[in-house]
Amino acid sequence: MARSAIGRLFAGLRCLPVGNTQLQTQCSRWSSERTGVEASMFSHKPRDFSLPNPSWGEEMKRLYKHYNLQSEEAAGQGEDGEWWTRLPSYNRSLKYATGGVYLSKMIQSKARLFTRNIRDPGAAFEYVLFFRNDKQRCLCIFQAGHLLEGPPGHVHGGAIATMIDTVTGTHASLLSAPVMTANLNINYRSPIPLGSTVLIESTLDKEEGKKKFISCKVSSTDGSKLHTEATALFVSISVSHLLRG
Ligand SMILES: CCCCCCCCCCCCCCCC(=O)SCCNC(=O)CCNC(=O)[C@H](O)C(C)(C)COP(=O)(O)OP(=O)(O)OC[C@H]1O[C@@H](n2cnc3c(N)ncnc32)[C@H](O)[C@@H]1OP(=O)(O)O
Repeated sequence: MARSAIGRLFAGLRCLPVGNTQLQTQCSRWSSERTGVEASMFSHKPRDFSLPNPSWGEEMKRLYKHYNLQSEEAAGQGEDGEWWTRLPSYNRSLKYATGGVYLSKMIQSKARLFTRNIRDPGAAFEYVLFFRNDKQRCLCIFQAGHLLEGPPGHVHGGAIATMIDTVTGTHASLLSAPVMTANLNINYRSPIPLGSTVLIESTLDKEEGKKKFISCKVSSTDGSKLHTEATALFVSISVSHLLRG
């Protein structure tokens, strides 16, 4: 029973990397907004948290439209240049990515992705992630809600770290899932006002065997202010690493 579940898990995870065109194909399927086709790999219709909701401010909506348009145009024209593809985002990523495989040791039934577990839209982490077709960069538009306060009127450093880990971790997962964060170094340069929208950009610096070195910066949407800089190391793991507990 356990072996069969693990086999299905591996099969599911093989859909995640973009070492070939598979993920891009999946992402095209996932982008139900673009195609009108629901994700064929999911047994249910999970909520995609990366789609616009009424809590999004003007800047969040403007940037979303900007990058999503590039994604649509590239898909429509089949061009060879640079483009961005939106990543869907679910609150139970591993379960949905494996087509509903339930491994009780890894996925408790009440477990939810940390950044996607608050029901009130706009209260905490509102974000949408895009990856560039060459997989060298990811870009996240992040609107920080009122529950993320640290210093008065500004975003908590732990919430910023969470978003950096999320963006760089997703980036590393695109290159070869599954991965875990081994190291995260952060320099906080200027505070982020609560409620504001910022850009989080990650860049693949180098790959060495199981290791992926990724750098990241958080800046104002007009690029005039650098809020945070970080470097991260991700190590590829086997699924048995997670089962060891
Ligand atoms: C499952 C996927 C689903 C995908 C769905 C995607 C959608 C959803 C996206 C959400 C995205 C959120 C992303 C959150 C990601 C986390 O937050 S993960 C949680 C926090 N991280 C942890 O708990 C990790 C705890 N640590 C560990 O488990 C183990 O130490 C590690 C990191 C896996 C490494 O262990 P290991 O595999 O035995 O590797 P090991 O042989 O010790 O070292 C391998 C290499 O890495 C180096 N290394 C290891 N650790 C370090 C370190 N700290 N510093 C420097 N070098 C190091 C070693 O020196 C070695 O180098 P080489 O000798 O090969 O040159």
